[in-house]
Amino acid sequence: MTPPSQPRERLRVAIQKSGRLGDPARELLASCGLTWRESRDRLFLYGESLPVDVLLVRDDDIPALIADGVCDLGIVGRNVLVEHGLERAATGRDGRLTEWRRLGWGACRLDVAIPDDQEWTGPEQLAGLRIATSYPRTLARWLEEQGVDAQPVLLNGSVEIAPRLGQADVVADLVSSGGTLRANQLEPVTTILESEAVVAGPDHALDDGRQEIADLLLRRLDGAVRLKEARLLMLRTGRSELGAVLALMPAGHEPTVMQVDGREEVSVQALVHGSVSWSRLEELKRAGAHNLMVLPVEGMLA
Ligand SMILES: Nc1ncnc2c1ncn2[C@@H]1O[C@H](COP(=O)(O)OP(=O)(O)OP(=O)(O)O)[C@@H](O)[C@H]1O
Ligand SMILES: O=P(O)(O)OC[C@H]1O[C@H](OP(=O)(O)OP(=O)(O)O)[C@H](O)[C@@H]1O
Ligand SMILES: [Mg+2]
Repeated sequence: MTPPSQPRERLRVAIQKSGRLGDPARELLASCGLTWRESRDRLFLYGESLPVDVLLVRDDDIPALIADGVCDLGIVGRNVLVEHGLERAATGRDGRLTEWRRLGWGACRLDVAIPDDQEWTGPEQLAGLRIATSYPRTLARWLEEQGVDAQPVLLNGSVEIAPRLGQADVVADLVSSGGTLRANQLEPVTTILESEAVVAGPDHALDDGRQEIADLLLRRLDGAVRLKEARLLMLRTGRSELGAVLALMPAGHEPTVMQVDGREEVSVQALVHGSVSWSRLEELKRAGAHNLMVLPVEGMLA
């Protein structure tokens, strides 16, 4: 691997090796037209179609790899990025990172959870308590904002079990379905951070021509994200109901309305953002639409 101090003309992106964000990150890069050759140890993907290489690492290491200039960008949860930034600032190291893109998947929350047989009255209730967490800096910042003095207890895994083991009184941990908390007789009571997967990068432009490569990759990534969210909604309706139907169309591009040969009927098609709910389809039907169809979009060129 090239030491960070040497000029590099290829972009290097860090993603999670395995775990929740690894596969979607790899798929996203593949959908940007990136093809690669895998190193024997499977820790490095050498980009063939673009000068973009991918490093496969533990997600906790991604922010430091960028901050230290070993990698240029990374795909990581905001929770990891924020914790790293606070840690770095508290220990007086530079290398600030920012979110270059939000990706809209990998959504979870960093929540405070308390034993489910306790009443929640507000953050002041946490004063003097031990709070088990893998995110001590993020928790400490939140406690400070709330004006509450409590004691973070750092655990790198199995945080939810800490109250039962007597290591802590309550927890601050990642939640999505809430199943893990429930299984441990805990209940989420307040949110410290809303997280999702992001493209993280330095808070300045890249050197040695790598910004141009990054711009190209991000343009493709924006297109890939838009495409993934796009749906084609098609329906038919009578001329007299057209106004009511159009008023109910989900957000998206301007619909195309076409006359159906020999009938008092039109065919409407529109590119819409995100999936179309059953209730929206039912509303459209009630307004006079029929033959409703929602299709995924394979490719798009304006
Ligand atoms: N229950 C969840 N639902 C949705 N997203 C989650 C959930 N738990 C974690 N995440 C998000 O996915 C990221 C990776 O989670 P994962 O559990 O794979 O990490 P890890 O065990 O720390 O992996 P690694 O071995 O790379 O250190 C988290 O940092 C968070 O952003
Ligand atoms: O609200 P839920 O849907 O139950 O998800 C929450 C759990 O998911 C994550 O752990 P994960 O399952 O990734 O295991 P880990 O702690 O080994 O990373 C997180 O640390 C919680 O324990
Ligand atoms: Mg990790």
